Amino acid sequence: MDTIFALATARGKAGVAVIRISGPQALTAARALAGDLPSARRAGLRRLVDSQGDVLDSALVLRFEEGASFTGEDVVELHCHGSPATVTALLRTLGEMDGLRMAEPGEFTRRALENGVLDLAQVEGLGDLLEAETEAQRRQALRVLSGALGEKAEGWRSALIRAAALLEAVIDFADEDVPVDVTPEVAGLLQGVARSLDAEIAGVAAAERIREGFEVAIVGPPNAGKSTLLNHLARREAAITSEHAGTTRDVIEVRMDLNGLPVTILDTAGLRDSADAVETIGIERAIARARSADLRVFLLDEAGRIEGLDPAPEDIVVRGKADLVRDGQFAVSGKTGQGVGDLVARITAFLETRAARAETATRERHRMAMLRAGESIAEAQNRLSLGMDAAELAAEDLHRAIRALDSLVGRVDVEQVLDEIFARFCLGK
Ligand SMILES: Nc1nc2c(ncn2[C@@H]2O[C@H](COP(=O)(O)OP(=O)(O)OP(=O)(O)O)[C@@H](O)[C@H]2O)c(=O)[nH]1
Ligand SMILES: [K+]
Ligand SMILES: [Mg+2]
Repeated sequence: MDTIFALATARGKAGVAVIRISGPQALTAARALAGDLPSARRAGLRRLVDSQGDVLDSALVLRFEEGASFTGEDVVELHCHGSPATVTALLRTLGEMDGLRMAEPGEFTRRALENGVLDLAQVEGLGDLLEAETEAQRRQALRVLSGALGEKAEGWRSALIRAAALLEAVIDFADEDVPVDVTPEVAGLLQGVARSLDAEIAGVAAAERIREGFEVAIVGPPNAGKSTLLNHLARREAAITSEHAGTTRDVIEVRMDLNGLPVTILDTAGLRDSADAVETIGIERAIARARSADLRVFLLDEAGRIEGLDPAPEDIVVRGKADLVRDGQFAVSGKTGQGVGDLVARITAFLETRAARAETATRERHRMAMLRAGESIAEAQNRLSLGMDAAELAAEDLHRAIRALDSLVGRVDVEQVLDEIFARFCLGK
């Protein structure tokens, strides 16, 4: 096993940079640089020198023992001065040592997985945490990183193993009287797991939105003030506005953080029957993107008509140019800001309700594994509804369900997903 090293903090100038070394030669390499090492998990200030004895930096050295480190291997961290030249000199010196090489992107985490420090779902959670930009993303990723999905999977697993064992006991007693009727207990176990899986499966869509961001589309007739409203929300001139109807053609996206939820607001072309070919393409794009958005804000003009798209029950329909409205109806103005706070509060409340549906599972891979498990459980339930003659086949169904759940945490099928997961990790993670 190679000993690997990399800069663990971001590139560039900083007060402190952390270089991480992991593997069987980590302690030897660190001793070559720093002399005697502090005891495990104690920071020690050391002068770091190269092979000629020239001083490279004065740094805090921190050592983690095999079995009690991020990778599970011997790990040393060098907390050095964060200048690019210091980091380069240290990385060069490490690279010249025997048995050491620069880590590949995600390689520290991959070792943590291989050594059983993290399960596959936790690795995904770590990847999400490192990319988290909003509070909801941070909380969700931390939950997965802490092993919450693995714990759930373990609960389902033991219930299914118990149910399969009960069925297998029936098989063993095939020609004799079975001492107790296991049917009610098996049925209860399967129903419990199936219900819990259903809730998790239903929550994945919301969890994916938290990971990747919700979409809210502003739609309405030309000149309703959509782009002006977007610019007000963005606090910058993200979209061109003008008195000409049909100004916006491309969908314009502005990323926002609404009370911790990541949201992309879409400004779209005004909806109308247009003779202009380019504007018509814009209108088609507007309708397609608005349809697939999580929520639409219909911004109306004084005519109050909507063409080409019907609001869904959850959508917000509001009059624009509030400063020109006299009758006290709910209206917003991107020009004066009137009603915008109220609108944002409505959008946020809706998205929070959506986000609350998220459970522990966060991605399509999880959903597929749970669906496969759910299908196998349903098959077992069907067979057992006809009696205990099919106990053997039902037990096989349950073992298939267990294997599907095992793929959640990476007990099986790891190789297929690893490359996809680690492609997102950058150097030093
Ligand atoms: N009085 C008033 N005028 C507004 C308001 N919002 C926008 N306008 C004006 O209305 C005109 C159209 O505004 P836009 O924001 O370009 O409207 P739009 O809905 O994006 O228009 P299209 O992109 O063409 O569909 C511009 O002249 C704006 O200055 C508002 O709240 N009050
Ligand atoms: K316009
Ligand atoms: Mg516009």
